[in-house]
Amino acid sequence: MRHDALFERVSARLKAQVGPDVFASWFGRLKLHSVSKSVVRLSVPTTFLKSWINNRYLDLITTLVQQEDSEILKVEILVRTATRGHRPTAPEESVAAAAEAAVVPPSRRSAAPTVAIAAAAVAAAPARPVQAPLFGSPLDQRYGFDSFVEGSSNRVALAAARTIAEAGAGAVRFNPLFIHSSVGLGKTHLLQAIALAALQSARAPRVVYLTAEYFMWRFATAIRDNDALSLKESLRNIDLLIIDDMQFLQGKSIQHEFCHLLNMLLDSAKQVVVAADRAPWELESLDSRVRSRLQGGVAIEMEGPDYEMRLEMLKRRLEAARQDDASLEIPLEILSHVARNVTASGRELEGAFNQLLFRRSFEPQLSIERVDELLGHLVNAGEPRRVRIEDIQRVVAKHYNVSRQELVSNRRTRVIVKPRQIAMYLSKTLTPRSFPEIGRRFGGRDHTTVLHAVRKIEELISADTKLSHEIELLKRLINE
Ligand SMILES: Nc1ncnc2c1ncn2[C@@H]1O[C@H](COP(=O)(O)OP(=O)(O)OP(=O)(O)O)[C@@H](O)[C@H]1O
Repeated sequence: MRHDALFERVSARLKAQVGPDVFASWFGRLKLHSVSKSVVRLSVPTTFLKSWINNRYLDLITTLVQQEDSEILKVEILVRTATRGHRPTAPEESVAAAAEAAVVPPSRRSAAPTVAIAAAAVAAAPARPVQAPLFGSPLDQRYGFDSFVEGSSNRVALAAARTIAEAGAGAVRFNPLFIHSSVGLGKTHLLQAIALAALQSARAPRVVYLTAEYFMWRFATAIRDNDALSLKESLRNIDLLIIDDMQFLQGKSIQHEFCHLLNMLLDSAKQVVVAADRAPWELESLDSRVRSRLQGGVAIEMEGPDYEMRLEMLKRRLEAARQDDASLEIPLEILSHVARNVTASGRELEGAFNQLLFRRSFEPQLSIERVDELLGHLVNAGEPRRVRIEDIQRVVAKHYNVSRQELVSNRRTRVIVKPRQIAMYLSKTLTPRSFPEIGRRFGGRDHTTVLHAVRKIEELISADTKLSHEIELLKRLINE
């Protein structure tokens, strides 16, 4: 009885230290097993939980126990089974039970247990025991580097991602690394690949992968529960912070906390990787300090996959699906037809593949016509696509061989000024954006500058057929 009370007090103090969320994830199933002489034995349902607690929290638990009872010299964690009270070790224990035990914080688009990250990471790397991240959004074990298709549109981003995943702590090269692209082009996949690979590395760095939404939710909860200090404490010692969907970070106090965390990590040479649907200098809703810190590293844009990449993505998906059903066949002709026609993003392609897979089970002989019927909504025909200012800047910059950053910079040399004015003109004619809004997207310029650019290009077009053709070509490229 005396020991039960001791265990309860230790549990309460542990919860106060690590926060209710982490506590529920890792210690919800921790039980007192026995106390003999000077050893306290605690039990958990899985080997995974045992090694996680041993690696991360044993010192803390021992200290808490000793503060309650100074005669205790040692704390041991055992694995219990349903039939027996415990067993010393079971190396191949499933982590599923740990996942069941977790609380359910919000993830990027759905709720999922914190510990699922660890489960995913372990499943992804059966060969090497994996350190789990401290907390965060779930990782998808399929989003490794192996399944990420490389091509000219993402080569630089992939190389940077690999370097970071492989580099040891302290070997920080691009900090922060900021990856941006339109929706569905593989940012999340790449970020999770970094997290998974880093977790599998022998260095076992402390990794946190979060969406901005999760970060906001976690901090809001911690503030509500008077627990912000322990949350900050748990983030203090991480080696690699990965934040997805940065464009969703909102709220003054949350951004203040984020800025603080960012400064702390960057100043202590800890790697930070961020992804968003636009470049850091275009994240208008962000606090200027956060934006400026994010701009201090390396920003890499990923573009849409070309035909070869799309075909390769479909082939790899088929290969993965065949692991569950070896009899599965989709003719190359169908795959290449889909790759040629579903061009918007990796996400549409994934949707198209899932449709094919689903249909194939009751229509084994799918014809090209039938595929068109099924995937009509995903094929980029007919409806004009909504054009974004970033797309215009990207296409114009590429066409005139300048960088997007130069387009929005203060540089006033002729080689930059003309493409900039053309990009502003196209932004006004191809999007519903106002003059002030366009000015903001071009490095915070005044609306009169945009107005001047639009008038100037209109004048030039009416007098210069070559320029007029060039602009038509740019419009086609932008709408492609
Ligand atoms: N280069 C790639 N190789 C393999 N799969 C890819 C690639 N690019 C995208 N995908 C796949 O496309 C889908 C969408 O990708 P992902 O979610 O990573 O996009 P995203 O850029 O993060 O989108 P969002 O901006 O909406 O968050 C995923 O299934 C992903 O695996």
